[in-house]
Amino acid sequence: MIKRDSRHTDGADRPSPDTVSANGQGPDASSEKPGLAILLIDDRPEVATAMEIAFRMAGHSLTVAPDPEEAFSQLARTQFDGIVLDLNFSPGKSDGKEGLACLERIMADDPGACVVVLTAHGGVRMAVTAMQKGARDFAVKPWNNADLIAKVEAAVTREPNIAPAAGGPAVTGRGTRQVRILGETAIIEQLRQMIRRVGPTMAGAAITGPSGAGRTLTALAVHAASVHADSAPSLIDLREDSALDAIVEATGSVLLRHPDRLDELAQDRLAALLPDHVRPIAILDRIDRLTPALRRRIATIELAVPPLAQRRDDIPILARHFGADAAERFGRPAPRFTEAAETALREADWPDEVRGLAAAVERAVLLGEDGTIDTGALALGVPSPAPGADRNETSSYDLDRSERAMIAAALAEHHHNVSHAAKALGLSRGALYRRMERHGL
Ligand SMILES: Nc1ncnc2c1ncn2[C@@H]1O[C@H](COP(=O)(O)OP(=O)(O)OP(=O)(O)O)[C@@H](O)[C@H]1O
Repeated sequence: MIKRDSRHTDGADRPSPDTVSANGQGPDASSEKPGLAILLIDDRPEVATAMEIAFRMAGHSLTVAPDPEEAFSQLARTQFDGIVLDLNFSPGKSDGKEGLACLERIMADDPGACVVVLTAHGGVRMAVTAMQKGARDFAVKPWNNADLIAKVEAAVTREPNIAPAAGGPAVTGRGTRQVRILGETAIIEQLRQMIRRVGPTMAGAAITGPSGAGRTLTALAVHAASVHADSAPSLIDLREDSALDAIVEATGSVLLRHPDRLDELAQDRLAALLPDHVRPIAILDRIDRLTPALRRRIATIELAVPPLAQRRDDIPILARHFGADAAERFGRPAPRFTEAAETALREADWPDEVRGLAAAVERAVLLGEDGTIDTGALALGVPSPAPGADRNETSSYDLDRSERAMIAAALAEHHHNVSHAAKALGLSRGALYRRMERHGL
């Protein structure tokens, strides 16, 4: 259904149910039922507290997200068995539109998601709409916690309410999709819509955009929306010598990295070797570097991941997500960003794109002391030295840049054949790969 953090699969790091049962005697030993991990999306703290206690008493765990942004961040980090969704978040709103929009996105990302909605008194029509959009059940306010818990427990084991998209993955009771592309800007919403449209087809999808912007995440989202979603995709880096052999063996979705770096001959060979039953999803820099034959086979549709500079409004959302994620991993409290820090993040240059943003936030979480991230903790504007690079800033010779130029020249001369380029440079293939990675080549 929803991404389950690998740490949760053995229950070790799953939201843990309370050890006290309803009768105060500890978990019911006679019951073999494992506790469910439930996400409550509701902005009212008093509701959250009451429900948290009730779910714990019933042997389940409840994680609370007060708004859709926090909910999607939670869903990107953790897999939940069920979701309880209030249909109104902003004070004074009662038309349910916010909740229905949130429900639509939850279901679009994960048709297997198990959602029970909370509707206002007399909101049966709203409940029907929610069920049509994929909710498995509803509870009308004021609800009784015991009834709500029973509904959630029953809903989790029931079949989903919606039919699978044509050609898309089978919608199972336990969800299949696990990839969430966060962001609220129109450009990211367009990308998500394209993925939903293209994902269930067998069309070759070419993912372009700057490195670190989320190309691999997008490729995985295309795969997750495909009929092959149940099996892991093959990942093939075409800079590897053995890559073409692996292609012949591939089944399902195959994620091809750097097809544009092959020479023309190798590209045409790749086009000829790709089995018909394989769904190619390519990650590349330049679609115009593909030969016509390869382009026809792997780039029926192009999905361009926009650089962060084109979606600056998403930067605070992503920063909060990476902050919460890092805090969870380091056992720190979820950080709060000062206004100045958010502005600085929004305005900074991000040469390493989302990956750079995640690294900056992670560093700030690690170094921060009181859970507050200010501009100082972010150390923005100070370019971090390339790992392993021995830079002398006062030198007029930029060794790093020269090394990059030499490697680029060797690669071009040897048509991106890494073995040949490494030999020409007097390096091992591994050493050349490390340097290529460092220089973003
Ligand atoms: N919109 C997004 N929402 C949540 N996480 C994101 C988003 N975009 C990128 N990320 C995260 O940022 C990191 C970098 O993204 P990703 O690995 O997809 O980059 P990439 O473009 O494939 O880079 P490269 O081509 O250099 O490997 C990953 O951890 C990814 O999960």
